[in-house]
Amino acid sequence: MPKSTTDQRLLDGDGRTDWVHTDPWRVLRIQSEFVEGFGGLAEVGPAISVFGSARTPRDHPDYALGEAVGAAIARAGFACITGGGPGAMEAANKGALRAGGLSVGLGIELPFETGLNEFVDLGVNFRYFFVRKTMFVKYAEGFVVLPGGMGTLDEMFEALTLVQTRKVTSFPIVLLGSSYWGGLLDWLRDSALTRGTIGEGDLSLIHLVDDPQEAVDLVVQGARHGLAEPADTTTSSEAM
Ligand SMILES: C/C(=C\CNc1ncnc2c1ncn2[C@@H]1O[C@H](COP(=O)(O)O)[C@@H](O)[C@H]1O)CO
Repeated sequence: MPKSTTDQRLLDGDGRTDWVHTDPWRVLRIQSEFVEGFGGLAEVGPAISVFGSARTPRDHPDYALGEAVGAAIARAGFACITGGGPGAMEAANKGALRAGGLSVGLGIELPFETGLNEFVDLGVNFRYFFVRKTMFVKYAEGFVVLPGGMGTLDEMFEALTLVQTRKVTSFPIVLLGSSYWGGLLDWLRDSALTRGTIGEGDLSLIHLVDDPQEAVDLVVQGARHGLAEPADTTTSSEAM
């Protein structure tokens, strides 16, 4: 017979805490984060995710662009999902909220805490970037990408990879601002395509526009689920 029972080992604390920092325990935290995210966002309805620089100042034209995108998303009857942070995220949330739409912020725990911006009316906070990124794709019909840096590029290229590899289907990715994004598209065409690291068809996965309404129209036209039908969760969850 074992010297102690499982119940005893569970209930008799031995004072050690190192297990809290082990990977198996982290798996449970990751799992709970997925559960919280899925639960919090399940009833958001059709939505568009908007990305862009956390550093866009409020008086910069890109901020106005973000507000216009958020407003256009709300007018189209979609929820606007952002990273819930400052800059372009705040701008899109503000535009959506002021236009009467649902303004969603998926916050991320960072060493320098910024918190959710004041224009988020449904907020979910995440510890793990990869869990949060799943939510941006799973609960959106497409992405609108404002000028941004590393984080924005990461979010955009993750979506492009998912579409390129057909992990998600009918998922429009629209870059807003040709003066900012034009150079990247030139590089993709002149270097990546010429070297053969991407295919001709891959370039057509990216739309480039300057008009916020046009950006939203492109996502709405290519939407996976449509507004009339309830979301078909099979397609998106199978992709994850
Ligand atoms: C840099 C500053 C604050 C950072 N706060 C953020 N809050 C929420 N989400 C963020 C934050 N920073 C990056 N992100 C995510 O990446 C994208 C923006 O990154 P970029 O490098 O600024 O382009 C954005 O879409 C978020 O999802 C201090 O102001």
